[in-house]
Amino acid sequence: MKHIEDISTLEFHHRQGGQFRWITITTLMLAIGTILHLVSPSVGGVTPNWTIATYCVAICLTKPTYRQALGIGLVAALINVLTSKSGFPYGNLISEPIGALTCAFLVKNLAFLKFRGHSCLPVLTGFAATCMSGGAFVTILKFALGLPNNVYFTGMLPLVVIVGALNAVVTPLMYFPALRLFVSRGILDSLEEQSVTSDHSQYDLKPSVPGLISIEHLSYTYNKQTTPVLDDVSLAVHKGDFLVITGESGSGKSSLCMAMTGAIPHYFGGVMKGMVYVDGKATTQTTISRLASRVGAMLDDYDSQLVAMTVEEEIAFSLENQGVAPDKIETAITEVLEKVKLTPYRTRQLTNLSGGQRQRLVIAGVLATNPEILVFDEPTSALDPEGTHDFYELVHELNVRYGHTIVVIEHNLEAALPYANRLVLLDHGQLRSDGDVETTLRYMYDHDIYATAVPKVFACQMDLEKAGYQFDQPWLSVEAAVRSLQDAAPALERAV
Ligand SMILES: Nc1ncnc2c1ncn2[C@@H]1O[C@H](COP(=O)(O)OP(=O)(O)OP(=O)(O)O)[C@@H](O)[C@H]1O
Repeated sequence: MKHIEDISTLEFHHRQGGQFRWITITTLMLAIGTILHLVSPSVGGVTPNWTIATYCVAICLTKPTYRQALGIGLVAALINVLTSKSGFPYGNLISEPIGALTCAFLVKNLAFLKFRGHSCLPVLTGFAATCMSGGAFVTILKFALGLPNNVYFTGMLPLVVIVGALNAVVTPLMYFPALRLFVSRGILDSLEEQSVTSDHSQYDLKPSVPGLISIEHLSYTYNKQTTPVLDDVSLAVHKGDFLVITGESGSGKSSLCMAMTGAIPHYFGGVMKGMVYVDGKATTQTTISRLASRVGAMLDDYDSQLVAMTVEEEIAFSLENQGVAPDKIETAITEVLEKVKLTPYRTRQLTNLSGGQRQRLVIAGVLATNPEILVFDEPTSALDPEGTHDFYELVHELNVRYGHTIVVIEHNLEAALPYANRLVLLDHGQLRSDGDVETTLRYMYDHDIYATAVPKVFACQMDLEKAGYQFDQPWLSVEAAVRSLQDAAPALERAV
């Protein structure tokens, strides 16, 4: 594992999309492999192992993770078991995953080997994966059928090496045309484009600041853009926080939110520098779906997150997606509906819900994955004052009663700040203030950055302080201002 001294120098380049290419390409290649396996004639009882050759091509082209390679090996094994004429084909269930993992290992570690500018991987993987897989298969066969040692050592193992040599020839013969075809059809990036897609699996990445989410020196530039929308942002979200992020439109708040969910860099293309850690794990070393079980997000156009016809179907959909057992779904639906106070609406059609109720339903769907951290992007932009108040009462309860850590992007600070313990100000992609609510509001007022969002009552206190009056308590609400004025009354009378 490589250690990184200065995380701000570590880059992650990614082109948008493409996370399912390995499935598309592997499916196509294994289909070709199966046809060749069924029709190819053998010469003297020897034929290339087309299944191995084709999944080696797919793995060399798409560079899947080890877990994905294991999946490829298991699918190849099933194909072999179903199409084999052998008396004992079940050894494939072990030998094919070994072959696919061998191939993935070589692709990860020997990609630098080139001959006259061409990758040596097809030759190497074709040979090594076939020898490893074939070796495992004949060893299982020897013990399963009780074959004598001389048959194993003088017949079976040499045959495996011969088939390995044949595959070292046929794999590159399929790899290079396949590469050209997939690139020309736009299914695969060209080699130049692939060379800029990063792989962080070899890095030892650990947060230097503890936190449920630790953002360290994060800079981010969207695909095809030249100016970063986040510029060296460092921020830690701690357990139990109710953190509000604010800033002018376009200051990078939603982008920061997307970085917490892993959509940046995994979904949006572009260049990310620095790192985001969730639960101590670098987001470049995990997947969006795994992050979703830790960080639940409600987007500003939350209606787009609804997919079903009725309230209970909507939550059941989220639960089924997580693989929750059918007998547990009913109870889980009851629990999340209780949490978001939608129990009386359980069988209601989505079209008969108000905007606020639909929003609660989206939150219920997010809660169904049981994430510890909840991220809300401009949640109240479409709500009236009463709906906004109800929303924050609900989120407050999720924070204090159910222990969820909350991150909210908000322009309406008057509504959100009574519940917040921290306020962060972003300006042109830079984090300008991170502190308790009073500290950041003072910063906004003093530096005239997004000062129009400072609650009126707090701005009034700032105006009075400017005029020379001092107050012990920050005026974060009208009630706090009244109490503070009552305390300060004697001093004010003397001053007037
Ligand atoms: N997918 C994208 N591709 C390219 N640029 C983008 C993309 N999404 C956002 N941007 C740009 O990134 C910058 C920051 O946008 P972002 O949405 O993060 O800001 P914001 O503070 O949340 O704004 P708002 O309050 O208006 O939602 C903006 O200049 C925006 O145009």
